[in-house]
Amino acid sequence: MGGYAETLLPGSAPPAVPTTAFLGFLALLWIILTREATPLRKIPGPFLASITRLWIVQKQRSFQRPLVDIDLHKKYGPIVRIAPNEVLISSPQAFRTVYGAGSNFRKGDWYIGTSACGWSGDDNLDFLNEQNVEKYRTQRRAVGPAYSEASMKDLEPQIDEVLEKDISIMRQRADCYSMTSFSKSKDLVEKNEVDGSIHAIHAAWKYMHVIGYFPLLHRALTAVLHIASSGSTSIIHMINTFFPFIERETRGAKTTSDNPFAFPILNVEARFEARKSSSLDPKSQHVPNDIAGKLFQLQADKGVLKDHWVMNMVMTNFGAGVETTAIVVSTLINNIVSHPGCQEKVHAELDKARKEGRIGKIPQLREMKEQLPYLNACLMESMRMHSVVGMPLVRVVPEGGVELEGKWLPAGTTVGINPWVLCRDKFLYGEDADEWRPERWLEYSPDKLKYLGMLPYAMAACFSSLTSTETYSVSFGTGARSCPGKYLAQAVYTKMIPMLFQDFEWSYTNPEAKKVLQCTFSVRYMKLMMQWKLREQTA
Ligand code: HEM
Repeated sequence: MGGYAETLLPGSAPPAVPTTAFLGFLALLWIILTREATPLRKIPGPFLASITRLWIVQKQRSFQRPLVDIDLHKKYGPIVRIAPNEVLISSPQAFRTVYGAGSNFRKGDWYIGTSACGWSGDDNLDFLNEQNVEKYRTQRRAVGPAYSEASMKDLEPQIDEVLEKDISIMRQRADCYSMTSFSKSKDLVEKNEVDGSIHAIHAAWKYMHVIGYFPLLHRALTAVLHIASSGSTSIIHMINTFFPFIERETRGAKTTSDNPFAFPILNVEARFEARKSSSLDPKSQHVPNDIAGKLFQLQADKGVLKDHWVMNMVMTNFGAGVETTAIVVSTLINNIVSHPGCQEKVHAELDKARKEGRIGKIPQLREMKEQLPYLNACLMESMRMHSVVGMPLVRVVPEGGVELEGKWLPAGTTVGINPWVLCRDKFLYGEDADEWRPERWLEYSPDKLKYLGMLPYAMAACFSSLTSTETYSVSFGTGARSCPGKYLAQAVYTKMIPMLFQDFEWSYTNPEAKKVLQCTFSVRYMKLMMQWKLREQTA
């Protein structure tokens, strides 16, 4: 039997000792370099976070990011180091520096995880992760008019048509983005069908919200797939290939349709064909009154918009608009139902406004804000307490560095504020900022509302002389990179919400069921089951 000890030369140390010592030395060197050899060493935060980004990735994978960030600020204060090169901030002042008008903080590398990494062409249109500021400006200017507030007034009849139909079906036994995009509905409510869009978006975000912390890995995976599929890859395809657990998640979507985005793709292609086969000058053609039509018109008038930009923008209506709007509406219903007395007040306000002829059966745009102040206050409070985006909107400190929350951050540091944190800020919303209290929105002065960036339309007209430019409205992002679909989404849900309460009374299907939040960039309740019944007053 030749034992280990027998093979050692007299006086030599076991090899495990130098290996351990060497590894210990490397670990120490790593800690010194990542944690200490940077101005960020003075910023408080969990020890592990300061030496590896795996700490925040592991938190991210808990799907509880809003609550994680709220707790971090409670424990460490207004500035927290959450990775070797990333800090969270929380104060309104810091918010303005990073996101306010004129800010030159670019979007952080986390957004690379939401992109096709340039493999779909240099002049692709993909707003969420675009890093080229000039290209972004050109593209945003080109599509902007189709998404303006005025443009939504044109689209009002389309929204009315689909809402009227869907609500009447709900009355008998309960999709605006297809109608506003193409003047035709998928008729999902009528067919009592789920087309898989939300499921597919959800599954894609499960991947993207984690891979964003490893942009190089995402680039490598995308490159491999691009080569393997000779240029025809898509992010969803890539996800399914490399991450079978997500494939399982998307399988539900596949049984109803191979591609939940087939609807916008086929419809835009049909419009391209119609344009090609027509001998008319596109400028003089009758263009349908919908977003695709508006984009075609802009393309013909200005000549800047390319065909694939139109395609991507219309797909964005579905990819970025469907689940986000569903979250706004479902969390509002949840908040109203879970706060005793709230639904009764909403119903009373609606009945009064109807009786006095101040709102029609289908509310016009702005009517919710102007005629239903309590319901509107509930919506603002719901969007404050449950911001759709629950992760910090990460940006990068520009050349020259910056001082935030009294700490110096060098150029290249990733900084972000979580909307869930800002929306509970006591300086902005008072000592009861953590509580549901819709009445606060009725008490605030026009000055305060303007300061917060929440002045309703009607009041904005009367108080246009107010000079304050402060705005802390973060539900749709802010500054140059705010949401281009804001007016479209608002047009849909501010019409839909009064209709959902006018005729129906809402309750939980199972009042005992635990409500579980899940954040994958946007934050939703999992398995929140609500039911409705016809209200006696209107039956
Ligand atoms: C209730 C519905 C919606 C909410 C709450 C919402 C919220 C947001 C937020 C918070 C951002 C900023 C993200 C960031 O800074 O990283 C954003 C960006 C964006 N949203 Fe929306 N959104 C909604 C609907 C829509 C719709 C209907 C569209 C369709 C056009 C859309 C398209 C986009 C795009 C393309 C961006 C990226 C803009 C950029 O990076 O410059 N969103 N949205």
